[in-house]
Amino acid sequence: MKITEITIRHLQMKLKAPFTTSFGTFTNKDFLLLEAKDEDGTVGWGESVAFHAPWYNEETLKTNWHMLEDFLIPLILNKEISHPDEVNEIFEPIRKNNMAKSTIEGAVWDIYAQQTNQSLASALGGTKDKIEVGISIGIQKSIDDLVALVDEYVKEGYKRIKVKIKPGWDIEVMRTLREKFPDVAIMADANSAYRLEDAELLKQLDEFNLTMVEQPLASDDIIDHAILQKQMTTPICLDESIHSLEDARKAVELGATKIINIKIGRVGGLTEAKKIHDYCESKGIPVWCGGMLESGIGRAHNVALTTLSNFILPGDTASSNRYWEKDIIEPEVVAENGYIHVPQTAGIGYKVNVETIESYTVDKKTYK
Ligand SMILES: O=C(O)CCC(=O)C1=CC=C[C@@H](O)[C@@H]1C(=O)O
Ligand SMILES: [Mg+2]
Repeated sequence: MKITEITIRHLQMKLKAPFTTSFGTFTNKDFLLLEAKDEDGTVGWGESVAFHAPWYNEETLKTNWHMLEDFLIPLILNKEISHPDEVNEIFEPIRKNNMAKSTIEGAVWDIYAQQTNQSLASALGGTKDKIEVGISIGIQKSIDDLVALVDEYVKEGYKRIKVKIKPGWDIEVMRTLREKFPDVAIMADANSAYRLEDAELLKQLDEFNLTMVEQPLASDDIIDHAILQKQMTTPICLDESIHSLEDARKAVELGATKIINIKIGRVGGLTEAKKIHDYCESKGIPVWCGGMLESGIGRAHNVALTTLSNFILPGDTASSNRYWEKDIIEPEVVAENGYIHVPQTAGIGYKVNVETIESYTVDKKTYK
């Protein structure tokens, strides 16, 4: 494979409903899409999950565009590539900037799967033809509003309900949810809103038989999560703290986590995500695929990754229509009774609607 042309687009898509977490509220999603063209004309797509502001990690839409234009695209253009695993090696000289790297790597995987005439799921070694999915609900204006939303999603059949917590919106919220929904798989995501000094409060979560509490402490921490896990029965799941296989190994060996949320962009791409998956499987640590409010391109990559055997917990890949009036792929991603059927056609398995993409595009640039 030799990529001879890359186009970056800045898309602006309006979320159907604002999404609030402990660090902020999203009403629009501004993100980058990358279209890579091989010398034989095959086109692959990647999505940057960096937000417009550095709330989730240090990367943003603008830092991603800068890294792609000034460093990563020059390294990859007209380079002979025989397998997508080589992209990480090509990007070795560039420190961190995982979401920027993942944006190109995802497009390379898409081209590779098409050129080897297999689905992306199959190219990754996936074995499932359908995947279980859950849904992530942002912080609501009231507990009653949250209960109504949870009730709606449980009726739709989602296999797990993820709710955001933060100081002042935690114990009472989780107690109410558990009382209303005694048999539903419920988890909490704190997005680093707490400190080790809050251990006594966090331990109260143990009353509610949660499947996990995600990233309660600092986004760059492993050791304090290990100290906290010893004090809690609820499994800690790490998200923001895990950027690589090495981070995963350290966290598991220190007992900082019993579950890992794998996000393709956060770890630098599908190759590293697969390595983390394989390592966790060897250690009996279940993983699931987290979401970043992706459009259909990112959702398609998440669906493919989730077909790997150790993705045994429902992830965040809910239906497109939960987020978007009109997604940029056809068919859209649809969860039916909490399952998504995995497309078997070559590549990401969904038709990319370039006309719809152009309708959301506010800026674009092509590199040859
Ligand atoms: O895409 C989805 O539906 C998951 C959204 C979600 O829960 C998150 C997206 C981005 C950052 C956080 O707010 C949170 C997470 O940490 O998983
Ligand atoms: Mg999270």
